[in-house]
Amino acid sequence: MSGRRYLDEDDVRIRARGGSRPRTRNRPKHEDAKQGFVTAVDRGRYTCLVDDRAVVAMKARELGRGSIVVGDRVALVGDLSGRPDTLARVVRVEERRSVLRRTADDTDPVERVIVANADQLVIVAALADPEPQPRFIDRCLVAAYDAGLEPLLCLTKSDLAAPDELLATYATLGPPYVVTRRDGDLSELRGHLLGRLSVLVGSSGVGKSTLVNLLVPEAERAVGHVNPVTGRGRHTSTSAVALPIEGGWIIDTPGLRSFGLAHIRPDDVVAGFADLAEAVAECPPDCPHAEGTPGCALDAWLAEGRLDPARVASMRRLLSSREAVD
Ligand SMILES: Nc1nc2c(ncn2[C@@H]2O[C@H](COP(=O)(O)OP(=O)(O)OP(=O)(O)O)[C@@H](O)[C@H]2O)c(=O)[nH]1
Ligand SMILES: [Zn+2]
Repeated sequence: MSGRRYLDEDDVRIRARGGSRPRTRNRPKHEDAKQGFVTAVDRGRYTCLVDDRAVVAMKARELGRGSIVVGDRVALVGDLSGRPDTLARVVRVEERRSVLRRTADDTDPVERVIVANADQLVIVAALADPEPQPRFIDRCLVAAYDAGLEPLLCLTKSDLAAPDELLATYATLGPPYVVTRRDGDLSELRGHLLGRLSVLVGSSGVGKSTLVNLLVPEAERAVGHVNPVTGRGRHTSTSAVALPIEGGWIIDTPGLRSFGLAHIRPDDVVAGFADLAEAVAECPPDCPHAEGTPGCALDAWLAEGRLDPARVASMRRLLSSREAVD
């Protein structure tokens, strides 16, 4: 969506210092490098799919501090056999089509890229046990809009409660959704995953691991138990991993409970609302677009009946989720 966000310190190319040789001379060094897709990251070791082999690699020194994350397309050299105890080297990270980032909380200025090249953010929320948290869903929607990912609401545990009330909350926002239960038919969800790179996010206990195990049984993600007191699940799985499905990938991010949204500006949220763009263009610079903000064109357009009040209300709700504390 906002192209400028696609570049940050992680993306800065390492440049040879000093030296009078033209830089292009240095480049063919890794002509023999092979393409790989990063499926897991664990303590400085990157599991990369090269052809059909899982190859474990480390980061080449020349890559410096730039990050490599699940979903990255990389170039590798060294031992690419995939045999046990071999270690290849990642010498290049290809340009990312999208980046999903997070800050630890809303006041943390440090952003971390968590997944690269994703197409879709699957927001998993239980209809009951634990109760759905619209504010959590709102925050995920904001993160998806900001990263340029398509959101998909996945409402689980439909054997425990009906989805109608929750869906009504999102009717005007209109994100695509699926309703699932562990003993139900998952073909609609599978259809949404077809050929795409999807990131799953959901708070603890919503049934994410159960879902992943049904979709990709060989993944054997650990399933926890909901604590009867807190309604929360035990933290049973830890590292992000990409699992192949339906010609695409799902990336399960067990450590990712929510998104800090400190890095997101109001206009990044507004970018998800094409129907409000024309009005917002008349706002003063850096308008926070909250109701009653002096000069905010949304209020003026609403008063003239030129905007859908429900859409403006939804957008403003998302904006305020940016300010709420986790
Ligand atoms: N009634 C009902 N319970 C479910 C359903 N899906 C999962 N559960 C239960 O919900 C609990 C939590 O499921 P998990 O799959 O571990 O949830 P999670 O989101 O992976 O939780 P974390 O591991 O904490 O991230 C388990 O006791 C599951 O058996 C469902 O469709 N209906
Ligand atoms: Zn405004």
